[in-house]
Order: sequence, then C-alpha cells, then structure tokens
Amino acid sequence: MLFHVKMTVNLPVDMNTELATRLKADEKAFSQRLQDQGKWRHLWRIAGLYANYSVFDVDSVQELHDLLMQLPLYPYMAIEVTAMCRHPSSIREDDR
Ligand SMILES: O=C(O)CC1=CCC(=O)O1
Repeated sequence: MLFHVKMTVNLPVDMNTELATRLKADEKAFSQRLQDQGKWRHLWRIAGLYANYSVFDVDSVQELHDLLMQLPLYPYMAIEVTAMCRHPSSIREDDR
C-alpha cells in the first residue's frame, strides 16, 4: 500500500542545540533504515520549508501508523497522510 506523507517539522526555537542535533541524526538513521528496506520509497525536501514529501510502501495502515509514531522527530511534526492507488494511465508497471 502506498501512502503520500507530508511531514512539517516545528522544533521549538528554544530547543537545546545538542538535543536538536541528536534528534535530526536519529531521524536520518531511522529514515535511511526504512529506505534500505524499501518501506520509505521517496523522501523529498519541500523547497523553502523545513518539511518533506515522502512516499511509504507498507503492508497496512497500521504499519504506517506504527512507523510514523516511531519517528524521532514525531513529537515536533505535523503529519498529513494521503492513501494512493494505481492510476489507470500510468505506464510504470512496477507502481502498485
Ligand atoms: O528533515 C525532515 O524533513 C525530517 C526528516 C525526515 C527524514 C529525515 O531524515 O528528516
């Protein structure tokens, strides 16, 4: 199942710099693990914003929910999820 996910990060302006640096490093490691596993298919920066557009390929809504809850930056994110399915005009046979 494919999901488009918009993540907008809002770190408090007075957040301790070391904590912010650690959370970002943990987020990077977590996301790269999921990218390696093929679960986090796309990760794009939204130009001009501390936000990203991502595409997740997971087995269930529950799996997506559980992964998003584990994001180290989750407490500081606004997340919008859109379910996607195959477009009948797509020429990409590997799209599901
Ligand atoms: O910087 C972001 O958009 C938040 C984020 C998601 C994965 C990652 O490494 O950073």
